[in-house]
Amino acid sequence: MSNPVAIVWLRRDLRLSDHPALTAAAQDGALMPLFILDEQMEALGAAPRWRLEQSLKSLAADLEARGLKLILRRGDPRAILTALAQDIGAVSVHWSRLYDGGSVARDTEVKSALKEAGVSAVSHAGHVLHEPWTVETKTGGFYKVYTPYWKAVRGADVPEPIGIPDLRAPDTWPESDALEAWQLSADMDRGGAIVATHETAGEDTARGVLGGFIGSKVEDYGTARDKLFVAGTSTLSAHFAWGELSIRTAWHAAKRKFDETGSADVETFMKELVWRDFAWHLIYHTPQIETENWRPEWDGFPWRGDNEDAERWRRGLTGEPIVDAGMREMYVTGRMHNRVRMIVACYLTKHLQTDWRVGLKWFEECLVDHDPASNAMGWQWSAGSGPDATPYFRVFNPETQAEKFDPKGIYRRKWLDSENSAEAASYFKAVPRSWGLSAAEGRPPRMIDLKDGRQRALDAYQEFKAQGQTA
Ligand SMILES: Cc1cc2nc3c(=O)[nH]c(=O)nc-3n(C[C@H](O)[C@H](O)[C@H](O)COP(=O)(O)OP(=O)(O)OC[C@H]3O[C@@H](n4cnc5c(N)ncnc54)[C@H](O)[C@@H]3O)c2cc1C
Repeated sequence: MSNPVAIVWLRRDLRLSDHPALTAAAQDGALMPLFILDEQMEALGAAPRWRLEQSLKSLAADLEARGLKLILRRGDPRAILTALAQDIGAVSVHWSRLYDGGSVARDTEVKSALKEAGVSAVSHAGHVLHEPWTVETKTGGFYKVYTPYWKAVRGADVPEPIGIPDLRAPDTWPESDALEAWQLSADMDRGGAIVATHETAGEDTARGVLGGFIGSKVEDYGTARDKLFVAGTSTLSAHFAWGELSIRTAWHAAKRKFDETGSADVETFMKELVWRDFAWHLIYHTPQIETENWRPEWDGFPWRGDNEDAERWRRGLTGEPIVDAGMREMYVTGRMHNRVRMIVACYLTKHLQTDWRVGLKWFEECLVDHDPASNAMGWQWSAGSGPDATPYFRVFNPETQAEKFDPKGIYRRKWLDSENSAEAASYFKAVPRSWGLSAAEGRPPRMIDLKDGRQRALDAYQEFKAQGQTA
């Protein structure tokens, strides 16, 4: 009799260890790892698609080293999973739960299609520390403010990470697409080669980065995390976004360190991990956070739609040094420092009074760590339209922020001084030729006076309130 086979359908969980869905499939039989390039994955921006390709390559190599393959298919997961499960006589299909509206709707349909076809379909935890429905306020609702959320979960149990299970290969393998044929890197054009010098994907890399960070850097995290001129943060976000590292593994590594040292810096890091969970908590309970003002009273606010100023913002040509430095950092590395994300988002939504969705879309296109929950929460927080958001009238002054967090201008020079900084020069090699940018042109003048921009934002807000709006 041939081996029973179980499918693990992989999405944002491209790893082998601490993977409850993969472990359950491996316990049911020989393991058939499957990744489907479905509508949602096809809709990702250029940098996330590029990053996904790197992650899939790495996972395929890790599986191959254990005598297994990663099967790749493109299309509708319902049709692919039911046909494949029936063709190979799979005993079960397993996957890790995701919590955004699109994923919940898709997975619900897949589950019922598989059940109808008589195939056991089981979803598992693993993407977050606490699933969104397990953390409730005293009155049984969900949390809208971070601090009470943190207080509710800080002492709550998080399952210990599990190792890589014994993996057995099926007797035969079904057909698979070739990863290169998907051309996931195509839209990066010449930028891909440059981002590649800043970004290494894969589970082994992720575990190494975590080990290095918890080993020493975390001890300064509380202060270093806001200094733009040092590498003071963990840089784990893309590994979490693609699930190369489980958040539970990171939590327990930090918790062990905290138990040993009692360090406030370590606790600050643990709080940041919980911000990621909070974003998934919010997107689950209010899926419209991705597309609608989270506070509906903001619907009448006179945001400008996409516009020429926003295009200058995207291209790092506003003339506001810290803003342009951040936008260029993102284009070259696929990442941006968290403090600078807040500064550029505030500048776009307040000084340029542009709709936060314009910025969200651009981040979606450029970030290798793009994550629908954290991105939506970050944008709505910055714009003032979100839960637990910074009030609209609190307008970050980019100049003051730069003086405070980059007092010697090291970060700004790194990303703007193309004569003396290789990173700054590489921006011109990364951007599309059609933008017609050249380092020789020098820096553009400020396109908006900071005081004027601030005043315009405050006037718009006052007028909006005077019209009886309650935002
Ligand atoms: C406008 C805006 C958009 C953002 N978009 C994304 C996004 O698409 N993907 C993404 O992963 N993060 C996003 N963030 C959050 C944050 O900027 C990044 O998680 C952080 O910069 C990643 O760097 P790190 O891994 O070195 O973080 P560290 O400081 O080392 O923090 C450790 C981990 O905690 C989590 N974390 C830290 N800060 C936040 C936060 N503010 N919100 C949610 N989780 C957090 C991340 O998983 C991070 O990897 C956004 C923030 C803003 C203001």
